[in-house]
Amino acid sequence: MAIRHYRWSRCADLAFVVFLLACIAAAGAALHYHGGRLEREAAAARLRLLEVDAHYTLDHLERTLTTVSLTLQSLLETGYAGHGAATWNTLLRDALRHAPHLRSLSLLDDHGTVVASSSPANLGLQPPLSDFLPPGNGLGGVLRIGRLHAGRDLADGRAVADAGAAPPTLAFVPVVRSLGKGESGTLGLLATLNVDYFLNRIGTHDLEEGAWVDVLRSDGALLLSTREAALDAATRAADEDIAVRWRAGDGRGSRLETPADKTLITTWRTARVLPLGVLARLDRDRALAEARHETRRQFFILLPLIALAFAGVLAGYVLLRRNARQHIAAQERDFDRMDILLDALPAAVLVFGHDGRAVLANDAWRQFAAARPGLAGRGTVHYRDYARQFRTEAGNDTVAGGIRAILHGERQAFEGEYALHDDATQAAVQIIARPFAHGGPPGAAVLQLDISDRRHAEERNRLLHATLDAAANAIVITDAEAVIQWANPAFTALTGYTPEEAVGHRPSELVKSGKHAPAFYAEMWNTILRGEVWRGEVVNRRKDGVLFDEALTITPVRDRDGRLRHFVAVKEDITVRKLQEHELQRLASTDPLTGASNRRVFMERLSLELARVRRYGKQAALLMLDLDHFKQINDRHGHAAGDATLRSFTTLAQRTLRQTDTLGRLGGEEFAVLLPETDEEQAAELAERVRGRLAAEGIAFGDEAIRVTVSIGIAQLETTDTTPDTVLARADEALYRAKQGGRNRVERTACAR
Ligand SMILES: Nc1nc2c(ncn2[C@@H]2O[C@H](COP(=O)(O)OP(=O)(O)OP(=O)(O)O)[C@@H](O)[C@H]2O)c(=O)[nH]1
Repeated sequence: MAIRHYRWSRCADLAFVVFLLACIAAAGAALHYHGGRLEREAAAARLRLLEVDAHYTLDHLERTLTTVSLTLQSLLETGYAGHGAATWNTLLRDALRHAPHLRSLSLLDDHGTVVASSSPANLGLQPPLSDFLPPGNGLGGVLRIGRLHAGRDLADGRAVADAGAAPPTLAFVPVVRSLGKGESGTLGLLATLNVDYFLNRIGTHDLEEGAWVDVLRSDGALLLSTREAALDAATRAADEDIAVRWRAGDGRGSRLETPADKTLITTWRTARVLPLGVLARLDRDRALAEARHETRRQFFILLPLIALAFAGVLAGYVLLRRNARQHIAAQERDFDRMDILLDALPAAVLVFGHDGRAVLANDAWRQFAAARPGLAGRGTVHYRDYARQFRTEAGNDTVAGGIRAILHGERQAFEGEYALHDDATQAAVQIIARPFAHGGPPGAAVLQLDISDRRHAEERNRLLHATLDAAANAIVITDAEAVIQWANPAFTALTGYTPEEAVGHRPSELVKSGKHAPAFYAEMWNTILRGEVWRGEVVNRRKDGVLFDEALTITPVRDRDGRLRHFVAVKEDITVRKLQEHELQRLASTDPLTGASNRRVFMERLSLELARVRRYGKQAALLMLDLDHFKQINDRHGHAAGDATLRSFTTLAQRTLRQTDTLGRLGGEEFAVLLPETDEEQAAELAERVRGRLAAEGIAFGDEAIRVTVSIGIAQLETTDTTPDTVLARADEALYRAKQGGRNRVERTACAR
């Protein structure tokens, strides 16, 4: 079965893995960003503190050196003129007592030789002043700063040439100030700055952990440093670079330095007046150690939580996937069962997925598709290809439109009957489409039934219907209980009842005339219940009460099991024909002038009655009647009066006789009466009554009253009579005697007397 199940695809798994990895990456990026932010914030904070360190150190240095400068200037200005070397020594010692930041104070003569000093060991020394900064020999009274020296004082000190070397444990920096009175005769004061004092002062302000401060002259020479170790070459190069920037006027700044394998946060600022600057550094890794520790701590707290969340998501996905797999397996089992079921169906079944492509089809559909060039050989059939196979009659929905409406959820059902395009067999199909949802998005299930046979049957039925409707004979179909189920228009024309009025009723309730004995109907029923056709003539009554004759044929109809299910009655209106027959019969059997039976009929009845008498021994009598002197009536009153007399006599006789008696005109003015079930006495009485009434009443002809009498002869029908003529002969003989006896008489046969 060509089928495309909705399954939990590998794409879903891949998408989930990608999603999970993306979530992990996002979580990692968030943690990384968070850690970076902590580091950046920590670095910024540490930089600010480092800047404060640099600022404090420089500020302290500037103040101290300004104080030193003022102290030296004050000593020079007050002690120059009047004091000798001894006084200067005392003066300088006193001054040193109040200056813990100084190691010694020495007075220099204009050759640069120490002539007085707070420290006797310095006397006579000639410290080199050429590399002091600012350069020159003290013109202008500016404090000039020498290099860092290792040692306690001038006597044992030696200059530290390498700015990056490890600072000596005991060190001083010489500074000098002159009075600014020219090169010759100029005095100067040289003070040695106590490096330890400065380091201690800087140290009292807590330096950042991992930070150190270098104080450099503007030429890059080291003045003091809080570090203990020598700088590496890269850091030294960085220092020189900063010194260059100082000299170029870049007085303050901060930057990250990456000498060797570490990163340093460096900030610097230069003094406003003095030729020196402070350079504070911090090992970034050490500075950020705490922040990194905090980041790690948070990471190790968050990591299990994130891992737990991902584990939960993964478990949920696996559960979902397992349920989906079970669902798909159940679906596939359903589909398998459906396959067997659908393949057994004679109707074509096709299921379109939500995308309009076929996902399921049965054998009947494949057979149908194999015979269609527009469908055969296609991998997956689209509903539009399928719909193109059918012709749409005007006013009908197209197959494509119906299926599309189902797929779009606009309709819940679609049905229609369609002819196939280019089909020589004129085949017709019924297409029924319903929404189909089986685990995936809704599709459309299409059932295609071949209704060609039904169409042909309907066509035949229509033709039969039209034939029955057009039939001249009334046709009625009843059920086995004779209840009318259908009647054609001719039935209405015949009975006056419309089909609507007739259906649900029995014919006996509508048209029964009461003219037939129950036995008649019983015989009819017996015949048709035996399954035989009944034919006969029936007198029925129309809706308006008028009787009519019909020739009726009732045909029983059996079902496939042989059970009587229906009766079909065909009725022909024979009223006119029956009237014509009656008239012909009447004309053939009666005398045209009087209406009495003619001689032939009378003789037949006489013959029949004689047979009854002979067979059953019953009694019957015959009267022979002849009007007296009838010729005279003709002669006197005319032939018309004679005819009127004959008619009036007939009427009088029939009025007088019984219903069962038969009056016949045998010829001329001669009549005969057959009296069944009558003995001679009764016959004589009747004859006498006729004779007496005629004699008494006479015949009225116009205004005239014609007197006329009748002579009557009576004969009894005997079992010994072999022919009617023998009876007639006896009656005639009695009549003759009545004539002979004077007319207007009744005579019996001779043997009876
Ligand atoms: N008007 C008329 N006359 C008829 C008809 N048939 C026979 N006749 C006449 O009836 C008359 C019969 O006369 P008759 O046989 O001589 O007998 P009658 O005159 O009745 O005399 P009796 O029988 O002897 O009493 C004849 O003149 C017939 O022409 C008929 O149909 N109409």
